[in-house]
Amino acid sequence: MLQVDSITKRFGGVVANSEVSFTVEEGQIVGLIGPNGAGKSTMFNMISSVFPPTTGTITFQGTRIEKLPAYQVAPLGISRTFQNLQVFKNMTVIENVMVGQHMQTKTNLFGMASLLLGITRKERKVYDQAMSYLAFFGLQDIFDQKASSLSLGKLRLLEFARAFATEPKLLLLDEIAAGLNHKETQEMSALINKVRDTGVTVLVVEHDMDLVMSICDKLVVLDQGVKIAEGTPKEIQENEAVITAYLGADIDEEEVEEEAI
Ligand SMILES: Nc1ncnc2c1ncn2[C@@H]1O[C@H](COP(=O)(O)OP(=O)(O)OP(=O)(O)O)[C@@H](O)[C@H]1O
Repeated sequence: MLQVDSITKRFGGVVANSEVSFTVEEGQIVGLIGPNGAGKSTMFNMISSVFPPTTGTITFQGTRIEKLPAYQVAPLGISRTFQNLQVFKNMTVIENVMVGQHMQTKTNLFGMASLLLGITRKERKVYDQAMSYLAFFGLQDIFDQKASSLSLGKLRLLEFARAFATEPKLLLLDEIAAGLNHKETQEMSALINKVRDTGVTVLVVEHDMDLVMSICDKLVVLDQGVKIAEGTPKEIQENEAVITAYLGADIDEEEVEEEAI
């Protein structure tokens, strides 16, 4: 479904990604992991056309996308969430999801505005569809609450629901579990699996190792812009380079903390 081929991205003298290649097969959940500054967000931004790579190609279902603007990439079926949440705080929960549907339904903005004003037209079905998305994410009971009143956990679910409402083929989740407690993270894992079961392919950037190890079919590990490993969660957990670069760092930190206690 997605082929990232020899991608390099330079910001002046900083090489954020260097000759990175990997693939995402249809129906997979793939995790992009690595320590801080490894180049994960930069890779996500190139796949979702926030900016182009310096060199290399990105192919989505046979179409080269690395030089396309975001407005041309999204309709191909790529949607994403943002770590620093992009929900509209002064809109209600359902309005946020309806904005996500806008591109997919081709309802024009005037029609959407009419709906938001309570005018019943054929756009009613957009509303009903939005409610079904909210139910999928367990947000139906708070459909009319302002996004500004939501907890971080609910905001992350709303961000997820809005991206899902565009009916993507490939969904990029950028640290969707950041700041969530253990129970919320487990619920998020279950939801990501549920989304995949609807036929959506998922690429996640995530720091929560329990989450990625439990849900991902494959992991791609970056360190200082370079791909150092690719494989199943089990293979990655046993990979020496990964243990040194990433998991080892976590273990060391835990040991230091324990010693301090
Ligand atoms: N717009 C930019 N201009 C200059 N340097 C940048 C820019 N964006 C990222 N970088 C640099 O590129 C490198 C990779 O950053 P990136 O944010 O992709 O890493 P990351 O793996 O997502 O890190 P984190 O886990 O902390 O979010 C870092 O050295 C970062 O400082």
